[in-house]
Amino acid sequence: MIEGMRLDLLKTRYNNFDELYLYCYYVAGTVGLMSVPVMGIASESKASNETVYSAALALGIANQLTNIIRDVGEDGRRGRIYLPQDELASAGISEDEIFRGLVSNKWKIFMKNQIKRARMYFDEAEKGVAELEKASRWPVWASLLLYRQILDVIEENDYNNFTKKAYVGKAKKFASLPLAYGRAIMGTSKFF
Ligand SMILES: CC(C)=CCC/C(C)=C/CC/C(C)=C/CC/C(C)=C/COP(=O)(O)OP(=O)(O)O
Repeated sequence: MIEGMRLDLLKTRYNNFDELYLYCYYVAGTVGLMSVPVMGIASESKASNETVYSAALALGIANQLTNIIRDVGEDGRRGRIYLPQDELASAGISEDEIFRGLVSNKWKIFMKNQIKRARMYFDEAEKGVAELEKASRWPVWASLLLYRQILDVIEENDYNNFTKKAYVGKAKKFASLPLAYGRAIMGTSKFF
């Protein structure tokens, strides 16, 4: 984690997703991994340790990717671009467009792909929640569902993450709690 913070002080661009992934691993994946022994694996869980730790790591990555997608405008104003340079180049998006906050069609398509990838990590994380100690499941579900909704809000904002901060309102937040509770007690049944 300290290595990640050190990196963030020096590095303002990421050449590709591998480099970005490593940064996310340092600053957020490690938090997920450290949370597992604190939260505890359920004694009745039949999953391997590897499965649970992979899910926890995935939640850290998903959260950090979501953060990066949400904060593109704010980071740009500080001269920082976390999005992978090679992917920006193949989408034909210049740094200048990012600094100007241009919500073009190519930006929307590019964002759709970034959102899709973040959601894949949330999906991966979901597989591990049921393996945690009972008392840990609800808060993890709640944070997962709330953070994941930021991606929905970016879509609702028509991919303007430059000047509109994707914010999940209080009503939506409260509405997510029973859902999180349901998932925590039922596992990932299709009813919740
Ligand atoms: C799923 C299983 C099996 C376990 C759960 C494991 C957990 C709790 C994972 C979550 C890890 C986590 C909370 C990572 C932090 C990621 C993150 C988005 C940090 C944001 O930090 P800042 O950059 O300070 O946020 P702001 O930009 O909002 O200030």
